[in-house]
Amino acid sequence: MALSYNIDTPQELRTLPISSLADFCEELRFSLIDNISLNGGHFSSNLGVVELTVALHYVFNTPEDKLVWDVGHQAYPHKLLTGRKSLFHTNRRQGGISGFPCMEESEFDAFGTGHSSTSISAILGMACAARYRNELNRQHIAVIGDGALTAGLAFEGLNNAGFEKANMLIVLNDNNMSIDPNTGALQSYLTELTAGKQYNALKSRIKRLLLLIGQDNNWPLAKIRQLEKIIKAGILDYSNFFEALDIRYFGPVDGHDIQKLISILEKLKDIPGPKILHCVTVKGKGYLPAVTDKANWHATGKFNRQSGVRLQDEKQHGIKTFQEVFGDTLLKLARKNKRIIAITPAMLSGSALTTMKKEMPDRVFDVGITEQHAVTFSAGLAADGLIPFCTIYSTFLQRAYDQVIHDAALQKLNIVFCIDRAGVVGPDGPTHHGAFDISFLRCVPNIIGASPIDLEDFKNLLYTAQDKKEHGPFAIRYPKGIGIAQDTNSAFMKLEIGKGRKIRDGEHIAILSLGPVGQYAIEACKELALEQIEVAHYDLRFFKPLDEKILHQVFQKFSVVVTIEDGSITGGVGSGVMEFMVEHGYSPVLKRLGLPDTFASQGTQQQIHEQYGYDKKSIIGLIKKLHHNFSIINSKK
Ligand SMILES: Cc1ncc(C[n+]2csc(CCOP(=O)(O)OP(=O)(O)O)c2C)c(N)n1
Ligand SMILES: CC(=O)[C@@H](O)[C@H](O)COP(=O)(O)O
Ligand SMILES: [Mg+2]
Repeated sequence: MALSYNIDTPQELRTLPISSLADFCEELRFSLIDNISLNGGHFSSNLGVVELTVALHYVFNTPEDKLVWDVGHQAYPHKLLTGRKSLFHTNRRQGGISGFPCMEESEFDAFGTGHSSTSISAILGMACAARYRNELNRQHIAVIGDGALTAGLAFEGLNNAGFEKANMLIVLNDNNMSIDPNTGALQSYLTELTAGKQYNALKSRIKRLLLLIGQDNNWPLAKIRQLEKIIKAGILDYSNFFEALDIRYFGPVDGHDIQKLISILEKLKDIPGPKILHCVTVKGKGYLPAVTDKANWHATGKFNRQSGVRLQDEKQHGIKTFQEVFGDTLLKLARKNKRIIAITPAMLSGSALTTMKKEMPDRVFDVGITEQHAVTFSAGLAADGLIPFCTIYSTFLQRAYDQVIHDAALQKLNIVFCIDRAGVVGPDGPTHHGAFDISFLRCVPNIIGASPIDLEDFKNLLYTAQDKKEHGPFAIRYPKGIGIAQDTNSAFMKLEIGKGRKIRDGEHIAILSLGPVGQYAIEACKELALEQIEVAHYDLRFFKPLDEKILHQVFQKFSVVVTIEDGSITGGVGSGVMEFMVEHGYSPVLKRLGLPDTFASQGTQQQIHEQYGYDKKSIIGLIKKLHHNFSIINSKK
């Protein structure tokens, strides 16, 4: 398709006649498909909001008017329209632009997002700030999806918005999908609103009737409006969820009809107070494979745009991911242990629970984007004797910290926390890295915490967690992507809780690793041995409780100790080792490798490990330096 519009900014967009906007949208959609096919990224949500994005920037005076994108995975058309077209090929790459709105990146990104359901609270905050400063002309818009609307945080925002009555517009982008099909009673309600259209039909019938009566009786328009309000309040408002909260409801409208969207948004600009515009859109609009297989096209790697075939598929090489092993293992365990239940807050396919859901629909709960609820719901199941495998990405578990402490750990409930995407996740960047779970779990009493070095260990940890006799939560953290496979078909083996293992003996220097980054240590030790540097390596396996027997052995024998973890070193497992060292009066040289006290940037996982100095090469470099220093000190003795 030949690109005929050269639009880089909303100011330029606003010079186009309305009649050309449908055409422009098609072109924008084309360039999105083109770009994502070459670079990968979030896909179908972006195709679904092309018209919405164009209409919003056309009608509202961005960046003065504030526009917040919930989650922000659908903000690519917004980025293309707000001065970032020439940088878009760097999207999600190391050093490139972020795949999410980011305040540092552009004045058009009114609020940084990545985690869902923050937009209503954030825009309400801005609307109240404007009111406080008496800036009454500014507009405030939040775009939130039907999936993101399921979260408690979104409901908290609605509750407060209806009360505050500040000037704001919530655009509800209802495509009947989260990443997987959206679940929950709210979705059924939205579908009823959309399909039934009863609310709107009745509303316009009342209006028409009043106008007729008013004409016959020469009533002024204000009187008609007042009567309409009274009747609506009496009959209708309390039957509409949003109106009942004092948020005026408009729609549903076709979110792909650009002309209609513009005319409605223009009208809404003049209506003060909180309002919601319910837009119905199609996720994946304009690219057939994405429309037919929506969940699979939520995000994608590079693909052939003609055939729709993905170009980088790890499965093609027969390598297993932690996610695959998780899904297979849990299903196997659940077939034998009827008490096992799986819970996911809206990450069914990402967490590899789709097959189990098909085989055991009543034992897999997709509870929507509700991490807090997911944990307390799991606590309820556990309190009643079941064994919930509460599967949550590390970054999203942050939202449920109080539930982990108050509902799970304090009550010593047998929940298995399967902490997926632990460690750096790659191109999703700082909003999504699983950097903090070791640090925030290590200080919570009653929790067991582990991380497998390989896939076989992973399988055995899952087995151990459901079979343990002790009471209390068991957290297993594992990263996104492929793992080293020993024998994943071997018989399950129960592991001793809090026990690590020696992988390799050595002299003077020892490495203590946690999780799959231990593979870097294995490789590094092999290479160092070729240069006659013999380094000992221990796999801690548990970050809580730590294996004190191993730690005593290590500190008694080695004068240089290096810890490695894929997470923040502030409070991480290395800190635990350091606390042990100080408490027991050991004084070796201790180096802790992992993420420093900063929000780690985006890139591939390998690039990020390299950047922060805990990939194989960096480990070799550090050990050589330590070995050199150690030799000098000893030669001087
Ligand atoms: C707190 C949190 N939990 C989970 C996610 C993962 N997530 C990202 S997008 C998404 C689905 C959002 O659905 P919706 O808001 O309807 O947007 P759509 O993709 O349909 O456009 C989910 C579950 C997240 N970003 N944040
Ligand atoms: C936007 C968002 O939060 C998700 O789409 C996330 O990017 C999914 O990550 P995975 O691709 O690792 O499942
Ligand atoms: Mg949706």
